[in-house]
Amino acid sequence: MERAQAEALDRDDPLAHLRDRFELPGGLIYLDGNSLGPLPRGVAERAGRLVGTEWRDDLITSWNTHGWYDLPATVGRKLEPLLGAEPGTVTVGDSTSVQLFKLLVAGARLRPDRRVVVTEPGNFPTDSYVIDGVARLLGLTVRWWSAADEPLEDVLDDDVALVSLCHVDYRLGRMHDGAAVTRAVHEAGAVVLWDLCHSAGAVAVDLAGWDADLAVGCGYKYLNGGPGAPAFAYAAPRWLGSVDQPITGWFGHATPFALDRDYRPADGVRRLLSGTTPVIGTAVLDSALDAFDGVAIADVRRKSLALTDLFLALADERLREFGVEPEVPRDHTARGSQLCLRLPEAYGFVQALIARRVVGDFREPDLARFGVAPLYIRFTDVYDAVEHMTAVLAAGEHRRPENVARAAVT
Ligand SMILES: Cc1ncc(COP(=O)(O)O)c(C=O)c1O
Ligand SMILES: Nc1c(O)cccc1C(=O)C[C@H](N)C(=O)O
Repeated sequence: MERAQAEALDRDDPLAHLRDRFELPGGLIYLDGNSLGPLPRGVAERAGRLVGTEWRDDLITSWNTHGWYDLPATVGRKLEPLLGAEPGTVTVGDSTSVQLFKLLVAGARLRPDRRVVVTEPGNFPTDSYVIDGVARLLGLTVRWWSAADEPLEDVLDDDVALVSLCHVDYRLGRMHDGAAVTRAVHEAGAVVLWDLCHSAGAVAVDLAGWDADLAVGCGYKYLNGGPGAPAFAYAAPRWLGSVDQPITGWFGHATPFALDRDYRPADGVRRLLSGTTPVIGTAVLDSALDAFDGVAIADVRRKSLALTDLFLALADERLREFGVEPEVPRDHTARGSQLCLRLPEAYGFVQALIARRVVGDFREPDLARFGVAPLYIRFTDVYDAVEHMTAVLAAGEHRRPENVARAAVT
C-alpha cells in the first residue's frame, strides 16, 4: 500500500479539522490516547483562569460565582450525548476505582437476595481488585466468565445480582455487544455495570438504547481530561430515586449546606457524589470536553473503524513477516479503538518507537498497544507509524540494551 492512499483518506476525512482542537507536540505520532489523552486547546487557559483568578482573587465565593458547585452536573451534561445517556443521569468525581466501588455496592443492593457478582478474568486489574474487595465486604461470591469460552447465559442464574464488565478490553481491544449483554443480564433478573474507560469518546456507547443500569469510566483517556481527571458515573433514570451508594458524603446529600445530622440522599444523579468536587480537575475536564462540540459520536466511530482497518491492513502486509501478530478483532462489531501487536520483545519495541517519536504503550507480557483517537489521529499517522515499526524490526532496534531496561510506569 502506498502513502498516497492514506493521504487521500485524510483529504476526505470529515473530522480532519478536529485535530486543530488539540495542542499536539510537533513531529509526534501519539498513539497512547487510550492511556492519557493530549491537551485540548483552551484547557491551559481555563486552568490558568481557575487558579490565577477564580481561586486567587475570588476565593470561596467562586463556588457560587464561577459555577464550581455545579461543575459535576455541567460536565455530566456534556458527557451524556457521548454516552447515549438520558439527561440528568451522569455525574463526575473520584477515580474510576472509587466510582466502581460505589456502583458495585449500589448495584448489589438493587438485588439484595442474590449473592453472586459475575465478571471477567481479562478485566483491567483495578476492576478485579475492587470487585474482590466489594465481594469480601458484602459476603458475595465472584463468578468468572470467560467470553471467549462460553456464552454469558451459561454463568447466569437466579443467584446473580450484578454483572460488571469492561465494554472494551484494555489489552486486546475486544468490545462487547452492549445491548445483547444487557438484555441477557436482565433476562436473568440481574443488573449490569459497564466500565466504559476504553469506550467513552472513541466508540458508540448507547447506555439508554442498551437499557443499561449503571456505568463508570475514566476522564483522562479518550475524553482528554488530563492526568488523574475525575471519572464519570451513570445510573439509569429508573434507579435514580433509589440507588444507594455506600460513600454517603455530604456532597451527595439533598441539602449539603443545611449541615443536617442525618444523611438524606440528593434527588437525582447528585446522590452518586461523596466529597467535595475536585474543582481543578473537573474544570479542566469541562474545558477538555469542548473538543467534542458539534461532533457526532457515530462519525467518531466510523473514523475509528477506518483507522483500525488501515492499521490492520498495514500490519498484515508489513509486520507479520517479522513474526509480529496483530491482535484486533476483525469483526467491526467486536472492535474497540486500538490495535495491539504481539511479539516477545514488545517492551523494547515500544521503547524503540518512542525514541522515534511514535508513542504507544507496552502491556504485560508481550503486547505493544496503540490507541487510535479519531479526533486527532490522521490516516497518515497510522501509515507513518507502521513505517517506523517496520524500520525498528528490520534494524533490530527493539533488542538494543537501551530499549529493554524497564521504567516504573509503562
Ligand atoms: C478499564 C479500566 N478501568 C479502570 C481504570 C483505572 O482507573 P482509575 O485509575 O481512575 O481508578 C483503568 C485505567 O487506569 C482502566 O483501563
Ligand atoms: N492511569 C494510568 C496512570 O496513572 C499511569 C499509567 C497508565 C495509566 C492508565 O490509565 C493505564 C490504562 N488504564 C490501561 O488501559 O492500561
